Amino acid sequence: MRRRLIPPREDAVCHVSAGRDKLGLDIHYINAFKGRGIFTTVPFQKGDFLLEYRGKLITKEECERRHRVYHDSLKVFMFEFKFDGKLWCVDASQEDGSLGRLGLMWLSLTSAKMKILNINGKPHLCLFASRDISPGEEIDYNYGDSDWLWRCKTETSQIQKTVSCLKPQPNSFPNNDLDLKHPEPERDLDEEMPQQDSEAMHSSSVQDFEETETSQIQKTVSCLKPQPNSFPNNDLDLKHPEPERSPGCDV
Ligand SMILES: C[S@@+](CC[C@H](N)C(=O)[O-])C[C@H]1O[C@@H](n2cnc3c(N)ncnc32)[C@H](O)[C@@H]1O
Repeated sequence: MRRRLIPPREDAVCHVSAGRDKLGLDIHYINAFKGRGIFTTVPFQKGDFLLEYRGKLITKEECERRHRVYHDSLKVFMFEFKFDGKLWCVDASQEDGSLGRLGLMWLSLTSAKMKILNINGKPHLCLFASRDISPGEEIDYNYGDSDWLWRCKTETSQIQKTVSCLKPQPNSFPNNDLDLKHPEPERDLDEEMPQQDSEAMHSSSVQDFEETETSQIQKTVSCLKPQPNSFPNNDLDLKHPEPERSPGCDV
């Protein structure tokens, strides 16, 4: 087994701070149903840091506002979670070439697990390998409890949880038709983060990270209407900007 040169948390901090993706991961287009996914090009060891689900960190209120104006195809990139007793969201709907936003979901037998790392008092959604991963494998993880229509279409052997995807819920799409384009974010988020308390301040060092498993993470989703345009960017892998990688962190 490969010996780690850098502990996983430290590796995560390094990549999060640099705002860059790790070497050894690549984007592949899978098919029209699943869209794109992330695949390994090198082996990873159980526990290794893989990538950050990067995007704009926004408050619950801003998240709700965006849900009202976003097209369904953008809503699927909004990752809601609880941190420091409050609800937050990482909005990764903007195509920015980062890998994290393209991870696929399974409910079981996943290769990765999402954790919330507290880095300098701010939450960062980081994926870690939940088992040893061979080159060429897909990075997938459990998004959390949500009713997505495509879950119903997914191979049932993979799905071990019954979901109520097909029952109409009238208020799920209040404003589907409002804006098919990506609206300009109204507020940016960093200013909205709470003042760091002393405990959070301590977390700037690797040892002091708070980690939360994302069993608490609820991804609010739009599952009740077929999403014919769920993959508006299927062709984007061809023109996908080269993701920024962080060789400085990858030793
Ligand atoms: C966060 S995006 C992942 C990236 C997306 N595949 C793409 O190409 O943009 C989430 C979307 O991926 C698709 N997806 C994720 N996991 C899936 C799965 N297990 N089966 C089918 N589609 C999946 C669904 O359309 C979902 O709305």
